Amino acid sequence: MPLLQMKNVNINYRLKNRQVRAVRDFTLDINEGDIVGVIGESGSGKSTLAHGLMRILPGNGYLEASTITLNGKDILNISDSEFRKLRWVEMSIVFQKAMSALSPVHKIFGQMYDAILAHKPETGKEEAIKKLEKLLAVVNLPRKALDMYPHELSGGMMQRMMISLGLIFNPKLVILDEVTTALDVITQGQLLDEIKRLVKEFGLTVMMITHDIGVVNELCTKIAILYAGELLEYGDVKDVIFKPLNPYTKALVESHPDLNPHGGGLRGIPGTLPDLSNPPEGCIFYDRCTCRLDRCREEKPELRDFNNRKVKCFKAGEFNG
Ligand SMILES: Nc1ncnc2c1ncn2[C@@H]1O[C@H](COP(=O)(O)OP(=O)(O)OP(=O)(O)O)[C@@H](O)[C@H]1O
Repeated sequence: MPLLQMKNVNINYRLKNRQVRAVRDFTLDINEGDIVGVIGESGSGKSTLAHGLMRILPGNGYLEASTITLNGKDILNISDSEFRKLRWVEMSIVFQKAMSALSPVHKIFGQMYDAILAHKPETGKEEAIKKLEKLLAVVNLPRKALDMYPHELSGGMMQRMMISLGLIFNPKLVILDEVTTALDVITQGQLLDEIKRLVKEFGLTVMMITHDIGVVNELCTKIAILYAGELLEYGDVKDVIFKPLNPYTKALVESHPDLNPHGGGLRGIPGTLPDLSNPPEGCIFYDRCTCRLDRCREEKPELRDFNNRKVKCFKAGEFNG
């Protein structure tokens, strides 16, 4: 049984006279122990998906789906108060911007303890300190960091602190939303190593939201390619990156200077994302695809099983991936 099962997830934002259909018909199983990189360019719906799963969408956002289960438990049809009980305890999320949420005039531990109490009011101070100390050791932070003020920690240290906080109740699933984005490459590399250690030591399953395919290649076991709100390809990370079946995946890999098999510098993908308030009838990547067929304009390819992975493209396996 998958740890997280998502079937036909749709997430929309209501605007004055239109709706943004930010995630459409997203279906994916995440198995225990997987580190899944969810990747796509800006506006592809990565954060919307993560926030929808955690029920923290802004007021104009709403999610519909046929199934969402966590460890076999229906988490789609439960009440908000039931959901709050499992947030942080069974699944948690760590944001890139969480660090700026801390008050500059209070020491870190007090603020973390308040956050812990908001989720589990019965947590004793000693228990919180003990758990945090253990987590801090894994992410290479000294115990004294808890007694510091936020400005005394570097960006990388702060991000590690936030990851520790997200793991305090031993959730099975943790969503990391762009946690490495604001960091320099050295700090990013260290943080990725520490995440790998946490995964092993705590038996975590991770969903890593990022726009950096290099980070996914470094850290993840699986990769989900999101484009304009649709899942275009999913599978083992090396298979997908080094033998892409979908033309968008191929273009995305080639846009990364270190992964591009043809070498050379950065390559962009000409064109822009389609208007998500009026998505096209056929293939979502039609406008920008260099391998498109006439039928792709009006016919939408299904997500299908292909060589141990999932792909949405009529020409999967036919073009030179
Ligand atoms: N509150 C909102 N109201 C209306 N539209 C929104 C809202 N939040 C996001 N969107 C739209 O939803 C789509 C998906 O956005 P989202 O932020 O999920 O993408 P993303 O892949 O996470 O991008 P980024 O990498 O820039 O964070 C975009 O078209 C965006 O403009």
